[in-house]
Amino acid sequence: MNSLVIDSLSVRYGAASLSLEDVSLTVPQGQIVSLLGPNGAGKSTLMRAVSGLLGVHGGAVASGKVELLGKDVTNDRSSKRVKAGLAQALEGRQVFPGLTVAENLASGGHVRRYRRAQELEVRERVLHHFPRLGDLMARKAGYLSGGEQQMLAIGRAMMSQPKVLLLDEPSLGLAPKIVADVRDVIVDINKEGTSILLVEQNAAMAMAIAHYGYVLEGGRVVKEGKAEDLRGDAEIAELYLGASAVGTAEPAPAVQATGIDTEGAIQHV
Ligand SMILES: Nc1ncnc2c1ncn2[C@@H]1O[C@H](COP(=O)(O)OP(=O)(O)OP(=O)(O)O)[C@@H](O)[C@H]1O
Repeated sequence: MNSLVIDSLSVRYGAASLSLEDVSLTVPQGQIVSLLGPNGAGKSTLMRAVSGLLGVHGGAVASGKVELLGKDVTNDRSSKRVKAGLAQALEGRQVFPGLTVAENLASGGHVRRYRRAQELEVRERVLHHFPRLGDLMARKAGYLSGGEQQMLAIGRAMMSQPKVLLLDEPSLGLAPKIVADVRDVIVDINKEGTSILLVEQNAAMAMAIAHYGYVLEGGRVVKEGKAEDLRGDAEIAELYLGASAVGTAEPAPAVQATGIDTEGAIQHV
């Protein structure tokens, strides 16, 4: 069963030319699928089409469809998609800075209308992935470090117990050590069964933990394949991993637990 299917999707903002053109992408149940591409390729547009937030940005689906957990959600509101099992963790600085860690986490669970005892139980499970946040519950999110804010953004998304998690640039602006921590959390969350669509500028990190990858350019899918094949692809290595990374990127922890180079940001942006 596929968690997410994007079928021949085209998207336009206003009267502009298509920002996504005939894009098809699948996230099989239990897998991490990573989406690479240079600035302006359409990665955020694709995420918005999945989360139901295109309209907020003045965009609309011109043709094609989005299926979440076997149901066509192309015209569903964002809240309905969340109720159906989708959550999105935006880049870490998007947490509510004036709210405490506990309040930020609670906001992620609102859609489920938990009773207090249930909320605490889910929070406990979420905090298991983020022990550091457990020590910072009363702290305002705006005072957290970049890495802690990113962990909070993911933790907040996990509070709705999603079946499908969208991660938008989780490594952005973080030091390599923290990127490695974020990477490990993503792998752990996935191992518990959550399917993940991961947009990353840090292609080495993304391809190391993904099962499958897609490359978007100019609003179109220009390449796709199993992560292990993409890691060995000379063009991808040159454009996205840095030429020196050819043959050196290691298998995904999901496949084989190893360390990885976490510093291979996209080169041709
Ligand atoms: N709200 C908007 N209104 C009009 N055009 C937009 C809007 N958002 C994005 N676009 C256009 O759609 C195209 C794809 O942009 P998008 O932000 O999806 O790319 P991206 O791959 O996420 O880029 P980046 O890595 O820089 O975030 C670009 O040409 C961009 O200018």
